[in-house]
Amino acid sequence: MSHELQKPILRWGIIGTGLISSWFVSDMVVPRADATAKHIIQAIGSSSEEKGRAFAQKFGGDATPSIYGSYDAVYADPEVDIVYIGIPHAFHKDACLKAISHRKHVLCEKPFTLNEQEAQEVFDAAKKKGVFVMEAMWTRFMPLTEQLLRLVHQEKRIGDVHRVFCDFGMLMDLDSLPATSRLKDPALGAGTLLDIGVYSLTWGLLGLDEGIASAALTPQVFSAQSISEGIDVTTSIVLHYPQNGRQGILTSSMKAKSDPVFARIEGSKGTVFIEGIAPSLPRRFTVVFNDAAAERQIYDAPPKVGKGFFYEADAVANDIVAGRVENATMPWDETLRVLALMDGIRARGVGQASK
Ligand SMILES: NC(=O)C1=CN([C@@H]2O[C@H](COP(=O)(O)OP(=O)(O)OC[C@H]3O[C@@H](n4cnc5c(N)ncnc54)[C@H](OP(=O)(O)O)[C@@H]3O)[C@@H](O)[C@H]2O)C=CC1
Ligand SMILES: O=C1OC[C@@H](O)[C@H](O)[C@H]1O
Repeated sequence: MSHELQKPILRWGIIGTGLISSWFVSDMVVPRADATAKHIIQAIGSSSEEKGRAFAQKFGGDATPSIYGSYDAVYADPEVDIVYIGIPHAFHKDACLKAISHRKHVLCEKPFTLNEQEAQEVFDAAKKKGVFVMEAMWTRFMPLTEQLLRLVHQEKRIGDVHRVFCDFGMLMDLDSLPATSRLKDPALGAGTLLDIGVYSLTWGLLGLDEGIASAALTPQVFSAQSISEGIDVTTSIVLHYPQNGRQGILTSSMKAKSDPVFARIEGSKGTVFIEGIAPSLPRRFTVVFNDAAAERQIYDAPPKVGKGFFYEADAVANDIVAGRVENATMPWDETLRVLALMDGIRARGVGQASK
């Protein structure tokens, strides 16, 4: 990592050339006047060099990355500062461990790993090597999310929070997907909870409790999953905080598409409605007060460029330049907490019917 006019420069090695890597890289290569860091796409690792070259041509803008027909070559490249992992969940742990063993910093897509135990292994390795590691929970880094949480928890604009609802539904025809799809193959970590339910759960946790990681309250969790062909096609979670009576109703499904207004946070004085293309991409929220005379407030905050992946990338660069190994918005303990909750939900599986 180096500096240019006080801005940290981060050289990224990209692992995998699928959908998410295309979104991430497309955002990274757009110039931004107010960027707090400079991001260089230094290397691309793919299952084939040809695929890597086509990817760079299509999404890499003016970047001239080294193209490798393997991931190992990216980990070994001395010009790479940080590895971005954009491959199916089941391979996250190994990719993280390999990158860390080469003393690379790591930004790894969500879900960080398949379970809490795998994540702990990765964080232990990162601690030993003294490298930065973070789960790429980009939604938490969007200005809209930060503004919304400030309004709810600090300013208490809707009074005391009572409930949070969030749904992430993507209508998918499982039969039309090849057996090898990461969205269908249980061996690749398929299922709605790990893929999209993680966002519903995240909105629930953030909306119901100001604290994260070790500062968070521990909720009781009730859940049910509908399993088909070995994966959860629908998951419903109820979080109940016995400490204050708050509840979250958080769902994910591949049987229905969620409404653009995908979440709401209810308080004693009003409700916040959150909307966007999906719970991962919030674009606007509206505060509606119980007092009918009070005018509703609309906050529009689409990202300045692309989809908004640069917010998390800038945060990562600023942590690394400051010598930090974890990020305060998505610290290791928060990743572990979310994974532990999802472990419990998956262990409970179909759930228990009430007597
Ligand atoms: N933050 C967000 O909004 C999003 C995050 N994600 C996360 O990113 C990760 C990847 O998802 P996505 O990009 O949609 O997946 P894709 O299937 O589109 O791409 C995954 C890429 O991983 C590589 N790969 C390595 N092994 C396999 C394998 N056995 N099967 C399939 N691909 C393999 C391939 O790249 P190559 O051939 O080049 O090596 C492939 O193109 C997931 O963990 C997902 O949860 C996904 C979408 C959005
Ligand atoms: O994180 C995600 O959000 C968008 C979806 O397209 C994708 O499947 C999921 O991984």
